[in-house]
Amino acid sequence: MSKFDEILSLIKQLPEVFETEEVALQDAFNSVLREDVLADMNMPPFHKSAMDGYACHFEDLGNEMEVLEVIHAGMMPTQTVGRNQCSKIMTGAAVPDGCDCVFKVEDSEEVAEKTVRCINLRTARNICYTGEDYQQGDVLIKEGTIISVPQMAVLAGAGYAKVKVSARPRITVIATGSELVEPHEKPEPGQIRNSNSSQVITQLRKMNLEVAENLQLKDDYDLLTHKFNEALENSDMVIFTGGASVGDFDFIPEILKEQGFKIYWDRTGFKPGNPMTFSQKGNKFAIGLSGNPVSSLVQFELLAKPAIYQLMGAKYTPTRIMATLNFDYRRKKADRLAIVPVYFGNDGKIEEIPFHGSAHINALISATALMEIPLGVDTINKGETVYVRPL
Ligand SMILES: Nc1nc2c(c(=O)[nH]1)N[C@H]1C(S)=C(S)[C@@H](COP(=O)(O)OP(=O)(O)OC[C@H]3O[C@@H](n4cnc5c(N)ncnc54)[C@H](O)[C@@H]3O)O[C@H]1N2
Ligand code: MOO
Repeated sequence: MSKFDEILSLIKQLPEVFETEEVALQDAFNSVLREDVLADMNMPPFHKSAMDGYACHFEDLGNEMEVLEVIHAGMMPTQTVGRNQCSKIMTGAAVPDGCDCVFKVEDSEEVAEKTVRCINLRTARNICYTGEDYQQGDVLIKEGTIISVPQMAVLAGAGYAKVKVSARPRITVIATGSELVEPHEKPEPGQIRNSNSSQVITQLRKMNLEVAENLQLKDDYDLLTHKFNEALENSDMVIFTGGASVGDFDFIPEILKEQGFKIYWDRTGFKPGNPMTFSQKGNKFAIGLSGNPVSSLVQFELLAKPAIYQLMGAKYTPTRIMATLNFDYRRKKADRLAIVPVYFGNDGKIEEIPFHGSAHINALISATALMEIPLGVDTINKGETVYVRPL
């Protein structure tokens, strides 16, 4: 099993530690659902007209029909439709008992006052039958689903004005590096602007998570230890960037161990983004991402995101699709799974983006997917297929 697959199975075993809460439906978007959503009635609840037209007996389509009443949406029919009779009906209204066809207004002709006939004998039936979408008692959405746009509609339709979801964990983001300056500052020689915090915070926001505190700290062992412990008092999780590797000032793995955190993994087995630490102490978690901007982005997408979702009780599976290369791919070393930014061309094939590694974040500006080059593979030819993850 590859290192990456090993880590993915570790993630699947993480406990669902974060709490649940009840929120109003309108605040549930992008949250993790923590209950099965059940249908309290059939959908549609009654035989419903799909068109504005006339409800009748299908056998009478060739005949002139007496119009009994006008049925609008929201009312029940008051007349029984007999042979050679019909009722005018609006889209969404209940079809009278016994009627098995609604022909459209456009397919009707008024032959006399309150008398019509159908002029299209090939009409469809135009009825949505009771319970054809779902039936009372059906599980409509499973616990663990991340609530997206269709789920919001189904929750509303099933009467869930309040929804049980995962409470959002409090997360502190700490960018480490004595070379870092804030985005509004002009770097002096040897310095670099901190881009990781903005990136990580935005990845968290995309998951509907908020950041309790956002710190930028120098590579000072005591300072980092002190601030880490302070952050743990108010947070469920601390995400570091930088200091993840083996340099003299890469303190994060050491601090985590020193503070009694259990390290689940400290290497990912993919490129870019090999050094990364995931650790736990009680109900607190700490993630050490690489300092290199593409590395930390890829590590977040491939591992931090599924791990956080797992802790929140989400059933999360990233979308991976097979796509055809429109270029020849080569690499010198095939000792790790490689993650390479690409974009989809108009023909649906993937196109190459000039990319030179873990610091080259602007290469991702035009990327619409991340291509996965498996461990051991150094050549993929134009026309062959690979897995990609749409961004
Ligand atoms: N002897 C070894 N050296 C390195 C190894 C190794 O295995 N042995 N791994 C390399 C790999 S791969 C990576 S990736 C990096 C990871 O290093 P760190 O996570 O310790 O990150 P730093 O050294 O702190 O920084 C790396 C790079 O990224 C810049 N950086 C840091 N933070 C930010 C930020 N917030 N915003 C923008 N850019 C940032 C930093 O200035 C460095 O240029 O280690 C290799 N070395
Ligand atoms: O793992 Mo590092 O991100 O190759 O550059």
